[in-house]
Parts: sequence; C-alpha cells; structure tokens
Amino acid sequence: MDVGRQPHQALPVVADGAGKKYRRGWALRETSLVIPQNRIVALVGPNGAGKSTLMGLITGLLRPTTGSIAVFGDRPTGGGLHPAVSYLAQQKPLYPQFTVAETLKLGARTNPTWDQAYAEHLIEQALLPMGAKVGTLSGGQRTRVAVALALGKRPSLLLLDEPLADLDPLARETVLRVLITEAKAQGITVVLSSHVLAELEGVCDHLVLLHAGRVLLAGDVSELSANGTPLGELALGHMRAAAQGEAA
Ligand SMILES: Nc1ncnc2c1ncn2[C@@H]1O[C@H](COP(=O)(O)OP(=O)(O)OP(=O)(O)O)[C@@H](O)[C@H]1O
Repeated sequence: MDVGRQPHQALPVVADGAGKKYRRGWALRETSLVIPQNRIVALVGPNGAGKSTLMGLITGLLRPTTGSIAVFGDRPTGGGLHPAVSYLAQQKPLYPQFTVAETLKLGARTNPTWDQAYAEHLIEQALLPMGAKVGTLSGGQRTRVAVALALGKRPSLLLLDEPLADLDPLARETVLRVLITEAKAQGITVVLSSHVLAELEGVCDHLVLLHAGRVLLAGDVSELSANGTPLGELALGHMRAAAQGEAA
C-alpha cells in the first residue's frame, strides 16, 4: 500500500537535557538521547522511572521544565500531538456510542494525512464489523480500532505506552505482531513501553532504559549487547544493579 508520506530529514527524537518537574519532584532529569529513524525502541524501567513522562514530552502533551526535546526537528509546544506522531496508550480515548465507521470518520476529520483505505484494511484484517458500536466491542477489539486510528494517520513515529496491558496473551501477541509488521513495512519508528520484557525480545532493536527519572542505558541492542545477551536479560541486569545500588 502506498505510504504517501514524505521522508523526514530530522531525527525522530532528540532530547537535550530535558527534564520534567512536578510539584512532588522531578519525574525526569537531564535526559539527553537520540532516537534514530526506523528503530523499534523498547522503553523500559521500573514503576515510576519516568517512561510515561518521557512519552508525554515526545507527544508534546507535556512541556519540559528544563532542556529541550525536538521531534522531527520541531519543538513540541505542550499543546497537542505532532502531526507525524501517533500515540497509543492503555486508555483508548474512543467514543463508545460511535460505530467503527464513525470512529474512522472522526480520524479522517482530525488528521490531514489520514488514509481511509488503509484504516479500513486494518479493520477488515481484525474482522470487525464497520457498523458495530465501539462500546459493544471487547477490549481486544477496541484496541484494534485504536490501532487503525493510530496507523490510519500514517505517522512517522508511533508511541506505544503499555497499549496492550489489558489484553489476554494471545490478543497481545496478535496486536503486537500487526503493529510491528506495519511499522517495519512502512519505516515507522516505534517507541514501545512495556513491563513484559520477554515480549520485547526479537521485536525491539533499540533500548532506552530509565531508572529514577534518569537514562541508565540507551542505544542499539546490537551495540549495547556485544556478547549477544538478549534485550530482556540486559535490561533486567541493569535494573537489578541500579536497585541494589540504591539499597546499598
Ligand atoms: N501528573 C503528575 N503529577 C505529579 N507527579 C507525577 C505526575 N505524573 C507522574 N508523576 C510522578 O513522576 C514519576 C514518573 O512517573 P511516570 O508515570 O512517568 O513513570 P512510569 O515509568 O511511566 O511508571 P509506570 O511504569 O508505573 O507506569 C513518578 O514518581 C510519578 O509519581
């Protein structure tokens, strides 16, 4: 299927000393990292490490307190999603009273780069009836609608913040396969946050590991793991060492 997107000259994400402070304290500190094109990035770290905050800065829904973050060379304003970015989280903001067809129509109205044929193809692939009300669909089926909305926008960067957390293992596997197959076929850079490290194995080729609001490790898995240690083991080893360092 024709992608119809112009390739971006600038890198998907460049963070330069980006930090985010809430009233309770720093959620993310002095984060400097680059996310190169065409990577499937695993964003991992323990609870409260700052993963969702980093996603929020990249989406532009949050503003950095310090430093800067650039998405395809643009500075997110804190006011809305970058046009080349799609974001999918566990909470899917779908209207239960809308049918699947009406949901896609809304996608078409709100996204200038919308590809209706492609979105319909993804709905057909999920065997979903266009006339079904979203509120009557199962969690897994609603996720497939949300996937069609996210990909129908034809993004260049897809942010996935634990989007599969409420799905059964089989549905998780299916949706993840669809997302990654589509992303690879179209050269979409993906940032995938998940606590299920085994799931990221063989899927992600780049790792960003956060701990206590700081970047502990970032880079291509092939470079970080010269001796071929699998991604999950690599991440868990560093997480354990950081937790032990804190406890000492
Ligand atoms: N809106 C907010 N107001 C105040 N503190 C916040 C807010 N959002 C996040 N935090 C705090 O910032 C820190 C990082 O939170 P964040 O949600 O980014 O972590 P996470 O790595 O996504 O965690 P999890 O794996 O549990 O989802 C936590 O200490 C959290 O309590």
